[in-house]
Amino acid sequence: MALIETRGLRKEFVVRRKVGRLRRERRVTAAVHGVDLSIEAGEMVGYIGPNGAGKSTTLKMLTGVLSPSAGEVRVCGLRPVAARTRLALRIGVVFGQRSQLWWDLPLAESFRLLRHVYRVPAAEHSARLARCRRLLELDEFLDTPVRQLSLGQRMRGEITAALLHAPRILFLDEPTIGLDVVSKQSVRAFLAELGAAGDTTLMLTTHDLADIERLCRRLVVIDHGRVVHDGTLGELHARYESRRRVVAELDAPWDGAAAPAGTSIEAVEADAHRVTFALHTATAGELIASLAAGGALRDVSVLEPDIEDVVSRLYAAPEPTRS
Ligand SMILES: Nc1ncnc2c1ncn2[C@@H]1O[C@H](COP(=O)(O)OP(=O)(O)OP(=O)(O)O)[C@@H](O)[C@H]1O
Repeated sequence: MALIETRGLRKEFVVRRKVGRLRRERRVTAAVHGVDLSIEAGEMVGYIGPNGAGKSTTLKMLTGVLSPSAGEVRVCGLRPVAARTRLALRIGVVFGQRSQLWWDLPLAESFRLLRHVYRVPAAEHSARLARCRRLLELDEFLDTPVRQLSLGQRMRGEITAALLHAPRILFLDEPTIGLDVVSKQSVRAFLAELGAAGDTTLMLTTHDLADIERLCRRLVVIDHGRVVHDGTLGELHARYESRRRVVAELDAPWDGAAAPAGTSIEAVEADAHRVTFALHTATAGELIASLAAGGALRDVSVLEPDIEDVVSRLYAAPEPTRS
C-alpha cells in the first residue's frame, strides 16, 4: 500500500451568509472535491494550486486535523483522525501559520521538550539535532527565545522540530513563504538533501514555483478542489506545449526572413539584433547551425521552459480542457 492514499477524498464546509437585514443563508461548499492520491515512500511531491484551491484543507485531512466529509484516506496505513496520536509519531508537520515551538523558551529548550513528547532516545535525538544544526545553521540562535527569532530562523527551527522524531513523511505548508532569498535557499537545499536521502517522503504546498523546480519531481495541481494534473514537471510542459527558446544575438539586424524550419519567432528586439526563437520540432543545434550558416550569428543562449508560464496557463485553462 502507498504511504499516502486517498480515494474520493472530499471536504465540505457550511458557510452562512447574511442575506438582507435578518435572514441568513446556509450554503454547503466543497473545498476538496473527490481527490485521489497515491504517494509512495521516498517521493517528493509538490501540491500546488491557486488561492482557495483546497491545498491546506487536503493537508489538514492527511494530518488528522480535519475529518473528511466523504472518501477514504490512509496515511502510513492509518486513518488520520481516528489514529491521530499514532500518526503523529510517523509524520512531521510544518504549517507556516502554526508553531510547534514554545514561544517563550529558547529554541534549544523546545527541541529538548519535543524529545520527551515523542520519547526519542537521547543519542538518536542529538544525532538528528546535530545534523539540522549543521545544515540549517541553527547555532547562532539556539539560545534565543522563539518569539525573538526572525521568520527565516523560526522556519529553520520549525523544520528541525518536525524532524527530530524521524518521521516517515514530512508535510510542509508553504515552507518558504515570506523568507528572504538566503533563507529560502537554505531551506530548499536542506529539504533537497532530506529528500535525496530517500527515507523521508515529502509533500509540500507552495506558491513559489522555484520550490517545486528545486525539490519536486512530481507535481499534483489542484483547482476548485479537484486534481487537474498529476505527473512530472516534464509531462506538464509537454501537455501545455511549453517550448524551449533560443535567443540569438546577431551582428546585423534580422532581415525579416521566415523562421528556420521547425521553429517560430517569438520576439525581435534590440533594433532587430536580438531574435527569440521557439523550438517546435527543430533542435537547438539545428537552429543554431542554420543561423550560423547565415553568417551573422554572434551569440546564443538556450532558455528552458518557464514553470511560471506553464502553471499560469494551467490555472487559467477553462475547466473542460483539464484532466
Ligand atoms: N473552516 C472553513 N470554513 C469554511 N470554508 C473554508 C474553511 N476552510 C477553508 N475554507 C474554504 O475552502 C476553500 C479551500 O481553502 P484552502 O485553505 O484549502 O485553500 P488553499 O488552496 O490552501 O488556498 P491558499 O493558497 O489561499 O492557502 C476556500 O474556498 C476556503 O475559503
